[in-house]
Amino acid sequence: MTFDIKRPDASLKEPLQNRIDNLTKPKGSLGMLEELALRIGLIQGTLSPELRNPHNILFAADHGIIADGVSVSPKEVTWQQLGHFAKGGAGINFLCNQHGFKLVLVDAGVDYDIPAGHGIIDMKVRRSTRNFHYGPAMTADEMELCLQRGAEVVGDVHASGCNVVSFGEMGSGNTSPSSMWMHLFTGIPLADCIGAGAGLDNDGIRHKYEVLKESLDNYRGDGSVTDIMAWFGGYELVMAVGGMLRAAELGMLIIVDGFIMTNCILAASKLYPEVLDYAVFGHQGDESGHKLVLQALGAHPILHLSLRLGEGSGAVCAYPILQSAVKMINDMDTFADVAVTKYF
Ligand SMILES: Cc1cc2ncn([C@H]3O[C@H](COP(=O)(O)O)[C@@H](O)[C@H]3O)c2cc1C
Ligand SMILES: O=C(O)c1cccnc1
Repeated sequence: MTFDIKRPDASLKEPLQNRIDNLTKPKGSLGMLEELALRIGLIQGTLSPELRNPHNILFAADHGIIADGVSVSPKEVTWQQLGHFAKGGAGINFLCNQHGFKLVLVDAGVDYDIPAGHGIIDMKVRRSTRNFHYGPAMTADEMELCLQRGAEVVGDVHASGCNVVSFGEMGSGNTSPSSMWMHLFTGIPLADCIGAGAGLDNDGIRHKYEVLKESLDNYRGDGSVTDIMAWFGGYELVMAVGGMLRAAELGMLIIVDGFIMTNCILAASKLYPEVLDYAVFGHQGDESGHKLVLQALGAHPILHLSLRLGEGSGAVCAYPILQSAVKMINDMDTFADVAVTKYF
């Protein structure tokens, strides 16, 4: 699947910056709100940006690598939590409710027959990926299907009037494929890409490193971006990549969540670097490696809240800051409006 992602129209940069500089404040004094307003204005191609109908799209799937003891989270937690999200009592639910996000739940490849009737979109590619310790996690066809399905969900959400989207995930073991992508796409040493995930202790992290190092040694692919994505990836991760690329193609604002989603936009940017023009980074979390991957992307996360949950939580938490950025540019007076002396 190919995506036609246009770079935002750079000719608007100067008028947007002028507008921001002419608001009644010392130049630059609203700091990151100014950077965000500029970014959102450029994405939307307007001096009066607006955020409409925000959605958090959460993809869930299982991972063959879980069999090798890389997570404290039992595999069944994936489907149990997906059901829990549908009922409304999980971490991402209260945040979506608080900030007016619609939560879209997608079964990308959970190893369980999710009963119909709970509002969970059935896009199951297969019941869990294969174990990448010994071979590719998914086929090239499965990866393509994931890109298409991720794009399809975003297309539907966009058609409902949404112009700002975040992505979340649920998948016991999914910090492992994320770490593999991070290492292979940034060149950062593998050990620095691996962390506690859902709560491994130091021995657990050492074991996770051994398993992932051996998996790397066993890698027999061609080293291309798509091959690395398929060999190590998860169905929910590749769907998120497809969703991000489609969101950029549609000119939507993407709010990036934690370690896992940061590695998804990293992978997306290896295919289409322009995707980064449409992204803001919600937070820097506590999963070891998150800070480094953000640095590798040149990203400036909005919040630092020591989160390490995923599900889209850090992206949704950052939403009020984005709202403030948009309010700033729309609602503040300029020096000329109120005859305050412009002193610079
Ligand atoms: C109850 C529970 C809820 C979660 N929500 C997100 N995760 C997070 O933890 C998992 C990744 O960590 P690892 O790679 O170590 O398994 C993913 O499911 C991620 O979404 C959770 C984990 C648990 C246990
Ligand atoms: O930051 C994340 O995305 C994350 C970290 C730990 C566990 N699950 C998700």
